[in-house]
Amino acid sequence: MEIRQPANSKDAKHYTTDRLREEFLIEDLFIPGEIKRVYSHIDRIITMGICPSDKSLGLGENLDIWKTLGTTYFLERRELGMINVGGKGSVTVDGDVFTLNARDGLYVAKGAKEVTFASDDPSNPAKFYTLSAPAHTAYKNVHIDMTKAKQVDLGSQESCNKRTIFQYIHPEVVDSCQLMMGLTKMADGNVWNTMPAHTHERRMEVYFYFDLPEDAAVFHYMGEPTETRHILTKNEQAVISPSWSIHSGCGTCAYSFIWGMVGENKAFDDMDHIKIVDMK
Ligand SMILES: O=C[C@H](O)[C@@H](O)CC(=O)C(=O)O
Ligand SMILES: [Zn+2]
Repeated sequence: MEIRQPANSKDAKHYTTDRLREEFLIEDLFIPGEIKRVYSHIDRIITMGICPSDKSLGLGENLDIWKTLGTTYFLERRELGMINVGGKGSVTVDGDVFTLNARDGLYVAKGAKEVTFASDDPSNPAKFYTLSAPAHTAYKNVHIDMTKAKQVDLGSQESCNKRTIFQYIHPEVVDSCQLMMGLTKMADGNVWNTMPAHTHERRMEVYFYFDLPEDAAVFHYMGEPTETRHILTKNEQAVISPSWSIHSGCGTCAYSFIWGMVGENKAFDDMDHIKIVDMK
């Protein structure tokens, strides 16, 4: 499993394009028949792309759990959240089968011993975009489709940032230890996400961009509010956002993204808002 160390904002000011990408960008998330995992020392979040082909894949597949997590199974001291961005698939948690259509989400509680992932049709495989964080309480496993998510409409056509936030793993929807997760969909012709931007010193966040044509891109903005940098992201790529960093993007067309947060609290609205004109 790939390990990423945290980055100090004072050091990150001096990073080149390559170094910014090496530290914060996650590419090649969905390789058919494989699980891609990136372990970040920022709040110990694990970002995964799980794309089963003709065989099902186990959560701990090809991973020395004892060596990497120091536990006997993956979710012994962790929780899991996912949203399927591919074709129809299923996730089996200790014998319980959850069917995940495109855009369906699933929360898997600490303590689940066997978690396996399958695609209904290997020619249109499921793509489970998955986050895991340390957890200390076992809540319930919950299937969350888009209709169960808490919906928040933000932005306007005039500001090119009209979008809908679907809060899947959120205190008003399901219980979780520290993970919050959801999906934001840009309205047609709208390109700016999370602008005006914010930080939240209490939580880190990971953004995963998808629903982008292959020849399009989202310029993801990061950095301290007065030291912004950009990372060019393509379809199905993610960016790790340390708590000192803004996380915002401008696409060359409309797109969707999945955000996930872990850290000190679970107050979604606990943001440090930044005026656009105060940024540099
Ligand atoms: O802290 C919250 C996260 O950054 C996202 O939920 C913001 C977002 O989806 C958006 O503005 O479009
Ligand atoms: Zn945020």
